[in-house]
Amino acid sequence: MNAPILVINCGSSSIKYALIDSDPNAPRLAGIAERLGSTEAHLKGSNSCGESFQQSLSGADHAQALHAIFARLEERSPAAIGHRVVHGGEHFTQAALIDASVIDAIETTAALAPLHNPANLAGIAATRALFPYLPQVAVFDTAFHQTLPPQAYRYALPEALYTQHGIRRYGFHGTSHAFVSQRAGEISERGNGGWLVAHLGNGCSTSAVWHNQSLDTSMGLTPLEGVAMGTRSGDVDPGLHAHLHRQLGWSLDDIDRVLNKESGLYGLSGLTNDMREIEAAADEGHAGARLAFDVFCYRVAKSLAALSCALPTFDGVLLTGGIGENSFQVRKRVIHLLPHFGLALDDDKNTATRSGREGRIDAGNGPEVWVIPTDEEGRIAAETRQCLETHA
Ligand SMILES: Nc1ncnc2c1ncn2[C@@H]1O[C@H](COP(=O)(O)OP(=O)(O)O)[C@@H](O)[C@H]1O
Ligand SMILES: CC(=O)OP(=O)(O)O
Ligand SMILES: [Mg+2]
Repeated sequence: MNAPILVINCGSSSIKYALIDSDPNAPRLAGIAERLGSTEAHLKGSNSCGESFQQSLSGADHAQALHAIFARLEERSPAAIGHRVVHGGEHFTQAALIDASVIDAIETTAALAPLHNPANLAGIAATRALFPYLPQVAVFDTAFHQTLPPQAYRYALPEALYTQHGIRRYGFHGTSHAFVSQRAGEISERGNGGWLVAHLGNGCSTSAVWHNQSLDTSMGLTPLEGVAMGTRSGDVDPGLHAHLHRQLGWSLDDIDRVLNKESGLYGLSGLTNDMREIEAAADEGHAGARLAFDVFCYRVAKSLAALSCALPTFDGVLLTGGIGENSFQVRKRVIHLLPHFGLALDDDKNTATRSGREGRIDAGNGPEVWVIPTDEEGRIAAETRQCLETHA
């Protein structure tokens, strides 16, 4: 199958897309429709000559945005559409060809990811209505982490909450953790050993991957658990919710909003969720930005140290996502906080590695440290192809 795959990552107010050839190194048509449903809705991306474009989609909904995206595919018909679906629960250990029963299963799981799955389902419904002749595949963030053992995925809660209500740790960003750790197996002499992975983007998570199997990860039932993120708190005392409700009279919606959208780098700094701006403000002496940087790095290092318990052998650390790929300052601080693991950076290599460059940045006499640009879209396209071949 040589025709390209259209990858769709549908959020509540945005749709990211990429048209990906069977040759993974061929240029991609890619972009994002943002602020859907508002007068500022627009589509921006790049064409096959690498030129960027921006077009207003004022007032457009998801279906109208998908039409505009299709019009930007330069008449190259995709063989199929691969959808990112954030939560697959325990039902999906790999990508699934979408039919009514798969949609039912994703709907059942939506209660566990109320911020993500409904948007993913809306994207699937819109593309199925618009392009009923195209096969569609769901690729789940949770699938790669289905190899976690019970000691890592169970919460210390009454059993019935797990058996009757599916309350357990699932983990997310699986396509990224899978891509990066598989790539490490190809480029490191240590092969598919034991890697601690930090995916640091807007959402951030860590994982322990051994021989291409995820053994533990920082996110849990929802993508709120774990390290601090752009606007998400990550771990807080589980008693916090009751305290905020009883003492401040906050509703569940208030608590959910604050922990998901007003915390993390943004909440600590009072400025921004963008690490570039945090670093610039911290350099100028802004106390909140300095604190946000310190908390962010400390929590990532602490999470990696904790996850090392899951690895039978330890070969090194892999950093990815917008922050992991670009911020030499975050990498320097995180690795500096892990001296007991024998980790040390080569400062020159660390400073020089950014803007999508892959490279090894450790000092060379201990466990390895790699920066590996993630490719969630490429991995979704590859899994979509694989799924179609299985069903052919
Ligand atoms: N040069 C840079 N230095 C520091 N942080 C950066 C740099 N470039 C991007 N980032 C950060 O990467 C984060 C976004 O990561 P990304 O992986 O693109 O997010 P998403 O999860 O939306 O895909 C933002 O916090 C942004 O500030
Ligand atoms: C699951 C999750 O956190 O996704 P994102 O990083 O895209 O917000
Ligand atoms: Mg990303």
